[in-house]
Amino acid sequence: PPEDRDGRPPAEASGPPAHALLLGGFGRSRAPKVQPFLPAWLAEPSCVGKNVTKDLVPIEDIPEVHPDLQKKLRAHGISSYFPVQAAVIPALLESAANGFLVGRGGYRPSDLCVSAPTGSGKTLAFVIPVVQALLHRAVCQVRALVVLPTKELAQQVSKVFNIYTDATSLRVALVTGQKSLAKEQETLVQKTVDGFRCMADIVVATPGRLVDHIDQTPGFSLQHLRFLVIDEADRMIDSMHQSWLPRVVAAAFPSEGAKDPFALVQRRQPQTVTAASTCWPQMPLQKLLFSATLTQNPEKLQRLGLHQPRLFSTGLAQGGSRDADTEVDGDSGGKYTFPAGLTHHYVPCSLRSKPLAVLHLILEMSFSRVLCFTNSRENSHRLFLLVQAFGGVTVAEFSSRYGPGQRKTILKQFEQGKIQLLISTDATARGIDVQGVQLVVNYDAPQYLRTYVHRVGRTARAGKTGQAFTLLLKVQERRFLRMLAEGGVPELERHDIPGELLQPLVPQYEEALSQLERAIKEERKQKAA
Ligand SMILES: Nc1ncnc2c1ncn2[C@@H]1O[C@H](COP(=O)(O)OP(=O)(O)OP(=O)(O)O)[C@@H](O)[C@H]1O
Repeated sequence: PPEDRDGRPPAEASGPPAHALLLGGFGRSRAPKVQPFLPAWLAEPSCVGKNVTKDLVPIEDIPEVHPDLQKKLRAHGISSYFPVQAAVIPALLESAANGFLVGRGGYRPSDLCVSAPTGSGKTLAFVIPVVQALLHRAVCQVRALVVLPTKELAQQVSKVFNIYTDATSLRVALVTGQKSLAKEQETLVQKTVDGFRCMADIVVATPGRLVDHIDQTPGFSLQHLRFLVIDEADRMIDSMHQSWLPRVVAAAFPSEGAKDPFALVQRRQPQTVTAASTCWPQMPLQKLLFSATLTQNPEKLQRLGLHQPRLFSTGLAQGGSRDADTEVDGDSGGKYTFPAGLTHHYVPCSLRSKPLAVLHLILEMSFSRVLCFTNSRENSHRLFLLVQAFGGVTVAEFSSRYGPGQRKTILKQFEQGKIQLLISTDATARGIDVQGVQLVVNYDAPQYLRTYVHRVGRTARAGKTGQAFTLLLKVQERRFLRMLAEGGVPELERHDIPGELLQPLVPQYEEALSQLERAIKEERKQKAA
């Protein structure tokens, strides 16, 4: 064997023979990093431009989009497509170009996964092609189903569908549990003398309520489903324990006995593509996944049963960017792309000075729309009571302690600028599109990178600028900054708030603290009563 530079034989040459069993050597040796192996479709995505202010494509440059929809886009102040829209809309339109039956060349179209930053316009990237594909349908059937994790998000997406289906014969139904089951049933099916009539072409739903309708709504059929859109897909994969997806697939491809005898083209569960299988045209079910933090974990994605998937991505880099050491929210870490107009800061704080830091940021920097995240309902409520007692700031809280109706009103008032500071749990962290949020404050540092991406993504949307401040205790700094650096956060500026700047707020703050204690005691008494 070759010798090393000092002329000594290599270590193993003097060691025991290769077949001998070695005991010991249990010292702390670091196991070599295992580089994840990504399937080609994940490792080589179709790249999408990240800058929504530069990589714009004028509406007239994508003539495939129906003139009526182009007109609607313009009427809503949209003159150009954002990069993700310019990439995904033509791809989706092409896959639906042969009507509902088959994709290009007679093949079943690829499922699509789309990973693009918060506020980059992913909603219209699926709304436009889905509406266009259904524009000339003859009979009303549920042909598109959009599943989202929260009521607020579902409502927001159904609103966008309503805009683009307005003045067409297409109908959109929202099923989130906000209305009674019976009321929702009326928007889905109508009883007729000889059976049921479908009342919705596009259903926007949260998973729990969707399963309720699959189970309990007579005549609710997904046998004509052509598009299944899974928005906030990484979060929806986490909710798969509710097994909503197998239920949807089972309803879309019913067993022999449950099939609609009048359906022109009978559907079968897709199997291996063979020459014989392609001879028999049948309507495909195409899955479309969207997220700002799409998982790159092939095992997780596999649970969705994707068919020859295609990935559109602004930033999930090739295998190397995944750090196998970083467990993020139960998912392998990845690098994410952030909106170009977002500036990230962190503020070193003590536990006691955190509320003062929030007040300082609002009062001194005079932001008019600030979204502040905490890690629990209790923390949100305490901070809300404290700021309210301090005075001088119009403040509200948003959490599951309020019903859907109240939450809707709160968001509306916040959007209208009637609320200066909205204190929220992660209930508003994802997807919520509130115009004009200038500042996001992480009062409690988020535990996971994905949470950080979505929270700070409530500002700097659609090419605008915005700021994100994260308050960090000394003990949190190292781990948090490392997590962000590994996650691809561009540059985190340290923002120190000197004690003398906070000092003038202290007397009023002390008074607010004692008011807070009284308010909490009072609430406890009322609860006990
Ligand atoms: N082409 C466009 N031109 C101008 N504004 C647009 C365009 N497309 C979308 N927008 C606006 O950008 C905002 C953000 O869009 P959207 O909510 O779809 O983002 P998103 O990518 O889904 O974000 P998130 O990941 O946070 O859910 C919306 O207010 C939308 O109206």
